[in-house]
Amino acid sequence: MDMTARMTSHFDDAIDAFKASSPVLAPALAHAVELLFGALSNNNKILACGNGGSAADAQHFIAELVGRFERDRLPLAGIALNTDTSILTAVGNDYGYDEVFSRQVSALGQPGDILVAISTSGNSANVLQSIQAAHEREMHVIALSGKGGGRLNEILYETDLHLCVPQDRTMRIQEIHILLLHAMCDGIDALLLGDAL
Ligand SMILES: O=C(CO)[C@@H](O)[C@H](O)[C@H](O)[C@H](O)COP(=O)(O)O
Ligand SMILES: [Zn+2]
Repeated sequence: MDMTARMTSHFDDAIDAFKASSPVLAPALAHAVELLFGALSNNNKILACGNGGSAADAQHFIAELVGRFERDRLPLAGIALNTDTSILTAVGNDYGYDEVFSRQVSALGQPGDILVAISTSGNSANVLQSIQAAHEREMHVIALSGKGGGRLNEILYETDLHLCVPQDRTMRIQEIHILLLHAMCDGIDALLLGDAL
């Protein structure tokens, strides 16, 4: 096997995937920035969750809100729901893994808060349940998915946003999810601080 050719194919495949995603996702992404900025301006907060690589993405995004993205600014309110091992193990042990995020949404969510729910398949039960809990709390949901969106298509409200990457490979979907989350940070900063970089 020519390993360099295999590695090169990842770049080529990713370039195609990013190009195909731009026209499909950019309008909804702009809408997501408006939703996030509106909530943060109104003293609401952002909750985020996902499993595996998407857990890393959720906490990466929230770190850039609470800390900073590219420029200094005030801290923004966000909590990643996949980071507290005591909550995850206690809720997972006592109630089941499907409830590890939904129970935190029920505990922390307020009307007007936003849940950023990340699942490449759109089928992870704990992410789906977190969305149902968010709806009960009168929160908006911004869902990031791929592979056609799976069961997210059945449970999201019309007022929610679904950013479904038009790809079937988990790794490519995750790579584009990171772009979406960074672009949201950039959009929020542009609204807060102006366009200049
Ligand atoms: O990062 C990867 C694969 O690239 C994995 O850790 C992956 O995130 C895990 O298998 C997740 O459990 C997949 O869940 P989901 O994206 O379908 O909701
Ligand atoms: Zn991964």
